[in-house]
Amino acid sequence: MVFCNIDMSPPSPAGPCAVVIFGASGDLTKRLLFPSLYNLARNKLLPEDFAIVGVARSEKSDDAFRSEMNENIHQFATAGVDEELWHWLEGRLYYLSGNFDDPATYSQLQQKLADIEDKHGTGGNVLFYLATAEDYFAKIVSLLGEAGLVREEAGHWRRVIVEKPFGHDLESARTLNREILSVLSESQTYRIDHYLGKETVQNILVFRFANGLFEPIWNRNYIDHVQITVAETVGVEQRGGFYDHTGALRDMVPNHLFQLLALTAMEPPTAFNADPVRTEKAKVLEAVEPLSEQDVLHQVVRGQYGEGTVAGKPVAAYRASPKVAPDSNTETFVAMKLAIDNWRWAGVPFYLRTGKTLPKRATEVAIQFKQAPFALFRDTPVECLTPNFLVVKIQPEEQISLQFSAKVPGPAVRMNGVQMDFSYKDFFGAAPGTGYETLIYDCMIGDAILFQRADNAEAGWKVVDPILKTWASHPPADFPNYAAGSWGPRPANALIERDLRYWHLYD
Ligand SMILES: NC(=O)C1=CN([C@@H]2O[C@H](COP(=O)(O)OP(=O)(O)OC[C@H]3O[C@@H](n4cnc5c(N)ncnc54)[C@H](OP(=O)(O)O)[C@@H]3O)[C@@H](O)[C@H]2O)C=CC1
Ligand SMILES: O=C1O[C@H](COP(=O)(O)O)[C@@H](O)[C@H](O)[C@H]1O
Repeated sequence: MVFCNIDMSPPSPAGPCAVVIFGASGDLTKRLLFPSLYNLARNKLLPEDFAIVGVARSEKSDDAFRSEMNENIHQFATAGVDEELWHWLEGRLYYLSGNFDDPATYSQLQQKLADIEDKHGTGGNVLFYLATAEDYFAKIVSLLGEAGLVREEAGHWRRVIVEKPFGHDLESARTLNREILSVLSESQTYRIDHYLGKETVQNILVFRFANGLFEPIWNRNYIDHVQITVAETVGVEQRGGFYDHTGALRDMVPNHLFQLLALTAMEPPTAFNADPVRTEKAKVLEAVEPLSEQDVLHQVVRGQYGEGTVAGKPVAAYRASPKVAPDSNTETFVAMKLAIDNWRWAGVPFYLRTGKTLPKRATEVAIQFKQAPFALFRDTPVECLTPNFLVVKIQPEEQISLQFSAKVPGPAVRMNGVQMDFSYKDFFGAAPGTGYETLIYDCMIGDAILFQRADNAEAGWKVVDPILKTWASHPPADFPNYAAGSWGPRPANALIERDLRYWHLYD
């Protein structure tokens, strides 16, 4: 038997660069970006010639920013803090106070970056991270352009990571792409979706295309249907101001759920590179059958949680959350049935659902295979065959499970459902992280494979747009329609059960 050598040498540190974070005092920066940058330093993936500039409105000195980030890292680091390492990173932190709308901010930034380049040898390479509300994305890019800060000259690069949400419908996503691409080239633009930073999500590609076992049966001949669930136990918490004009559909579906769908359903790319992968992802989203108004009313279910109990703790209704309208019609749950109209998937339904305050935190892709014929067991005590499921568990468990039937030991022919599990933790050990590490590192080394291209972002909105339009003209009559701690509104079960199928996760 021949095994190929596996290169276990660690990746090299990124080349010299500075990272500028717009929104440096925000929640994302504190909880996720700084811990990620720290983890990159811990894993020796940051260059020695490195610096970070935080930009936000509040006035503070470099020293005040350093001590604020010092407190944050001790609160949010994913695996303890090595003080010496933190000291190394802290000495590379700078702060600029300024308004995102003000051109003066960008001339000051230019000066600051020049000083930093002299001091830290960052080589003129700059990653701008837009950790701000979406309303600022186009404005910041435009002012960066006017200040000449994103001009790439021989020998140095300038790249921009754009956070989510990328628009709030198809039209606004197209406008945002137009505005951004009037300043930046596509290769400078890194539209982030943090689901692509999750190892288990990336592994879908490897699992499908590096194993001769699964790909031959990964189609309508063998697969009965696919379920994609992103269940959260948390409610809207303190994010009512953002969430109440966003809702579960916009917040989760065109981005995170469609990443899972695209990786599960795409054709093999011609190479493991950014463009071939993103081309196949765009193609499969383009192949999702457009929903008519009738389809939306019949195939898409929305819900909003009322009061209830999650994990034994009482939860107030969504409408009672801070900064949420007391008569809000915003959905906190959505389920839908989609079809992909191509050669591989014709006739295979894709059921998707996501919601807040559900009984269990679980993100998974469950693939149900077609039943074996029953004929052989007709004269045995076996009453029916249970379907085979292949379940890719993304979080909190990071596993792949294959569920199949096995004979129960004994003289009679009886069978039971059993499963084979591969667990990331058991096999590779746990690597605590935020999921942003890979994404930031990839941007530093210029690898866009895990980022959305303009057409990927628009393709997601194209599927969702008819739902937004239909819902706008058909306000929900029954909100709140599920209790916090339940699996969503009843019609979400009817959506799949009328096809004589059942949600895989339902207990
Ligand atoms: N928080 C999270 O968990 C996640 C967030 N995101 C996305 O990340 C982005 C940022 O979110 P989040 O960190 O929660 O937002 P916050 O509201 O917590 O932070 C906003 C930041 O922007 C600064 N800011 C706002 N307006 C201006 C202005 N006019 N001029 C200068 N600075 C300004 C604020 O500075 P100051 O405090 O000084 O006013 C603050 O640093 C959003 O696009 C969000 O959708 C994505 C995934 C998860
Ligand atoms: O982008 C978002 O994602 C989170 C869920 O992310 P996860 O990594 O915890 O699965 C969601 O809670 C939030 O509403 C949304 O904006």
